[in-house]
Amino acid sequence: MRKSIATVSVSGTLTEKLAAIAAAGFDGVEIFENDLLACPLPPEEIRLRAADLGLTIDLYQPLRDFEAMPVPDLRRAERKFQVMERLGADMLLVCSNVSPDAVDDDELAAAQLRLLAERAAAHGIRVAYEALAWGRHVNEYLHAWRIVRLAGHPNLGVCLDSFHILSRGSDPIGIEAIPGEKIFFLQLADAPPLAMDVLQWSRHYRCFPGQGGFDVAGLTGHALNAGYTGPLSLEVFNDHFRQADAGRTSRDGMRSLIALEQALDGSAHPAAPTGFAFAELAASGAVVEVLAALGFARTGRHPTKPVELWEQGGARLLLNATGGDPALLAIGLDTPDPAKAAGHAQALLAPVLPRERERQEAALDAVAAPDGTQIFFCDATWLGDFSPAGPVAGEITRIDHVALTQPWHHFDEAALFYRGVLGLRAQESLEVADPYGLLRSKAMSAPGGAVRMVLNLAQVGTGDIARQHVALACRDVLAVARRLRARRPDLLLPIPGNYYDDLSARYDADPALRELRELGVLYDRDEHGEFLHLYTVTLGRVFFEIVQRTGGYQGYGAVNAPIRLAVQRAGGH
Ligand SMILES: O=C(O)c1ccc(O)c(O)c1
Ligand SMILES: [Mg+2]
Repeated sequence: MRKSIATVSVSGTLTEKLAAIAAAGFDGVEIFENDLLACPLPPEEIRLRAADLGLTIDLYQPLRDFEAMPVPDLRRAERKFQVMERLGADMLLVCSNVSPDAVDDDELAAAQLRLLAERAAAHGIRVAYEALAWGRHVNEYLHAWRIVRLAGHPNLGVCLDSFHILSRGSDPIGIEAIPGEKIFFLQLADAPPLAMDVLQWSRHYRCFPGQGGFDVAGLTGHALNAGYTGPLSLEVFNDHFRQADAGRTSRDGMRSLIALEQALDGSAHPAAPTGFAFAELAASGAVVEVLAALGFARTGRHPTKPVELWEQGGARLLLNATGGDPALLAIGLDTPDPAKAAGHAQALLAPVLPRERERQEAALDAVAAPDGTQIFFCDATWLGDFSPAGPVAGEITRIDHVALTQPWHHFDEAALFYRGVLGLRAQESLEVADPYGLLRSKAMSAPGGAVRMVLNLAQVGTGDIARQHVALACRDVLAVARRLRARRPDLLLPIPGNYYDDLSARYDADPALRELRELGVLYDRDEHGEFLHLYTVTLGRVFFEIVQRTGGYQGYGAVNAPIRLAVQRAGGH
C-alpha cells in the first residue's frame, strides 16, 4: 500500500522534512498548514521539490471550524483551493468544528459541507471530513459518516484517524459499514495508555503504530475490509519527535508501517528468539573479579579475537578486551533460523552489521539496535569457536534479562525495534523515582519469558543515561549472596536498613527477612510468586543483578528500583 506521513510528525523546516521523509521511502505527505505558511518557497516550488523527491502531496488541512457555523467561511475556502491547485494537492481535510459558535445541527453541517464539496469539485478537489475526538458536536467517526452521507456529494467523504476513534473507545468494526470509496483518507497514530484529557493526549503523546497501546493494525484491517484503497498515512503529534532527528523519525515511521503490514498479513514472527545465547561486555579486570566472585569461570577463548567466554550453568558472558570502560556491547539470541531472523530484521530497516570472518568461524548474523547495541542471531555453532572446556556448576543458571537505558528521544524507537525485530511484547510501562528525576521503564519479553529485556528511559534531569545491567537467574540467591559477602563484600550494593524495616512492616512474620537484611537481598512478590534479587556495584556502565524467581513471578522487582537507584547515585556505586 502507499505510505504517507504528515509533515507535523517530524522536526525541521518544510524542505528538511520533505527530504527526510523521501529518504525514508514514503510515497506521499500530508502538508500541515503551519509548515506551508512558514516556508519561504511558493507552493509551485514546494510542489516541484516534492515531485523531485518522488513524493505526492496527498492532503492539505487549511480549514478549521468550517461546518455547522451560522455563516461558513467560503471565501477563505476558495482562497485555499487556489493554494492547493498551486501545490498540486487534491484532498482537503476538514476536521470537525471545535468552536463554541458551532451549531448542533447535522443538517446544517451537511448542507455547508455539501456546498464546500461543490466548490471544491470545480477545482478537482475532494473534501475529507474527520471527527476530532474533542469536536464540539461531532466527535465520533460514525457521526461524521452520517453527516457525509446526508450531504450526498461525490466529492465529500470521511477521513478516519485511528487516534480519534480508539482514544474514545469507539468500536472500529463500524468502519466496515462505510463504503470503501467514501473513506477518502486514513490517518494512523498510536498512543500510550494514559488517563488524561484527550486533546492533550493527542497533541503531545501520539506515537507510531506499534509504539503505544492501541490496535492500529486491527483498525486498518477494518478500513481495508471496507474497500479503502488510499494511503496509510502517519499523523503523529509528539513532543519528542518534534525535537528528534527528522531522518531517524521518518525511518522509524516507515518501520512501523512495514510492521503494521506484516501484522495485517497475519503471519507469525518468522524467527522469534528462544533464549539468550550470550551477553558480550567490554571488560576490564574489575569485571573479571566480579564474575569470579559470582562463581563464573573462564571456559574458552576466541581463536582470533581478544574475547573470552565465561560461563556458569547456562549463563554465558563474552568478555571483550578491546578496551574502553565496561559496557554492554552485544546480545546473542538463540534463534532457530538466524538467516531468516536477519532477513526479517533487515525488512524492518534494522542496519545489518558487516561481519569480518576468519575461515572456519561460525557466521553470525547481526543487526544494530537503535542505541547501537549489537544483536546477534545465533544457532548452536557459535559456541564451537571458543572450544569451551565444559560446564561450570553453580547456582546461576542463565541470563534472566538485560536492561538497557535509552536516550529519551530514542525510547519509542527502541520499543518498536524490539517488538518488530524480535517479536517481544511490551509487558508493563512504569515510572520509577530516581533521586534526581524519574525513570520510565518498559519490560518486554518473548512468549514464556525465554527472552526478557527492560528498556529504561532516562527522563530529563536524571543525568544517569548510561547504566545497563545483565540480570542472571539463579536457583538460590541467598547462597550467591553469602559467597559474595564472604569473598568480596565490597562488590555488593549496600541496601539501607530502612528498606528492611519497611519490608518487615509489610511482611511481618517472614523469618527469612533477617537474612535478607544481613545479605543485602531485596524482595518482591506478585500473585504468582516471589522474587529475590541483589545487585553488584557498577563497573563502568554495567552492573549485574542476581535474581531468583519462584512460583511464576512475572515482574522485575520494580518496587525496589528506587532504592537501588538512590544507593547507586548517592554512594557512587
Ligand atoms: O489536533 C488537531 O488539531 C488535529 C488536526 C488535524 C487532524 O487530522 C488531527 O487528527 C488533529
Ligand atoms: Mg487526524
